Amino acid sequence: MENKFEYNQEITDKLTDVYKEVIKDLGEDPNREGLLKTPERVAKSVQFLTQGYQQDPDAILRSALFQEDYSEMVIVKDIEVYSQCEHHMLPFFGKAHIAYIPDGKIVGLSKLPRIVDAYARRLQVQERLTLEIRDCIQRTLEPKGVAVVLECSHMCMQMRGVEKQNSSTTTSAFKGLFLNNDSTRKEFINLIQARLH
Ligand SMILES: Nc1nc2c(ncn2[C@@H]2O[C@H](COP(=O)(O)OP(=O)(O)OP(=O)(O)O)[C@@H](O)[C@H]2O)c(=O)[nH]1
Ligand SMILES: [Zn+2]
Repeated sequence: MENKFEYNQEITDKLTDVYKEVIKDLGEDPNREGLLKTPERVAKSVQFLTQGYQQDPDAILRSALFQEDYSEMVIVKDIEVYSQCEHHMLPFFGKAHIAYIPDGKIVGLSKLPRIVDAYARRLQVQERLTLEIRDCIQRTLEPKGVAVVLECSHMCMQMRGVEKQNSSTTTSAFKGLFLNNDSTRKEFINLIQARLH
């Protein structure tokens, strides 16, 4: 699966005009050298950062499902997350930790970070992002349990607003054994906190 992203020329043109106006409204000169290409760059950048709308996370997971008897916990942790809040369209970013307990099916490991990106590259709130990742894994893999934990810093709380530069937000979503079995959930929490190397 390649990472190539194709910009939509019509949307690029439309947004380029919009950002030219934004720059003017901010009191800057869109015709000065350093800013000449900026509206087009921003037009492309926002398309890149919201490309998740064109992706189908269920299909991403379904593209690499394998039958396997392994029935212990699988954890992929410290997955970088870059998203933007739907309220201010400012970045929030941090780490995702994902675990599941297979029930006959495992998934290609790289597909978990891929669905994180597919949901993160939209206008989001951290809570919904967490639930969407969990529910996608539940639907497609039908595992015995799923756990998703996100730890993120929100630029809208750091650069502006309440201006709390060191705050971070943790969200979690559990299903199946992670929800119903305390020791499974504890094992997961211990493993994502552990530094094995
Ligand atoms: N629950 C949740 N809230 C978020 C997220 N990202 C941003 N927010 C919050 O969304 C809220 C929007 O509140 P408003 O009062 O409408 O916006 P605002 O006046 O800009 O608020 P301040 O950020 O407090 O200045 C703020 O409290 C943000 O901190 C998120 O991922 N989840
Ligand atoms: Zn915000």
